[in-house]
Amino acid sequence: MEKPCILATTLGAPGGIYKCFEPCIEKHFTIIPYERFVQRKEDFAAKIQALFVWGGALKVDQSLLQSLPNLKAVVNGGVGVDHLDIPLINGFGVKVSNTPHVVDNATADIGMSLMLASARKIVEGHNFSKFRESDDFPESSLGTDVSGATLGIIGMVFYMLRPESEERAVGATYCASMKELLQRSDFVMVVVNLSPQTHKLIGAKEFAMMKPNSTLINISRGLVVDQDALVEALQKKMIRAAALDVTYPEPLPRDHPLLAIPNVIVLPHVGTHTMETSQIMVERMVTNALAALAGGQIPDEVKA
Ligand SMILES: O=C(O)[C@H](O)CO
Repeated sequence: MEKPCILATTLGAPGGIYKCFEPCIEKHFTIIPYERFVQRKEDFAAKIQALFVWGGALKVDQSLLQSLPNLKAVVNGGVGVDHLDIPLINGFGVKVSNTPHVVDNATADIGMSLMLASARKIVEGHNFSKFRESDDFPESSLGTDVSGATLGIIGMVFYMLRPESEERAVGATYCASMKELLQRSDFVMVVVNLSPQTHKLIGAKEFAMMKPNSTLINISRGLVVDQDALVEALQKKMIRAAALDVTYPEPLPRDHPLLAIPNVIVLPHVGTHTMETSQIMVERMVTNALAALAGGQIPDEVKA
């Protein structure tokens, strides 16, 4: 029997890190890469039943949706769906899914890596070993302690609504206000999803509440932090450092002021990028797509 067709982006395109997982998808589907689709829309449009998307690489807009009469699902890799207009997509009778929980551990690992790398100046140390012009350690190579420090997590609220025993088990306390969290924390880690409520949630007012020796770590979405305010806070030494997996735009232009500030680490949104997590993510996308095509309950359906 002929396999159903899916339209996929970034599998093999620049940054197409998921290319090695194509065989897992091809067991069930014929993949039409977006570039081929654009060249021969008339041959493929009616065949495509699902879109596989990672982040905002493919704009799922009115015109694309109108051009795919048999589309049943937009299957997102990753948990964040801020790049998808779900009411618009659902309006075409098309379901949306994501891959929650699959990404939790890898994203938490990148948050901890950023915290430790920033505190202990790992990037500077590496650059010193590799590129030094003199053997003298500059004073700026002194980091800050992580042991004994307070980590404030913005976005852990849902977990913290669980019983108090769970708070105690992880040694955490629920902060009733963001002000309290910002004032108490040595490291502030942002993990909320991007929504109209969290857009530029951390701005000038919030930086003014943070400790001068504190570090901002963002592993959620770039737009949760006001980047201009962050540049100013760092330049005025209102906070010690920033370590970011996410920015706007991504990647940052190489002449962006953030990249010129010492004590800033910027990664190109790689929180989920491990072989293991990516494999499970792609498998989960396949499961969601198969369920959508069969007209059954989609395990990870995201509703508007
Ligand atoms: O949303 C997620 O899960 C990650 O940021 C990957 O896009």
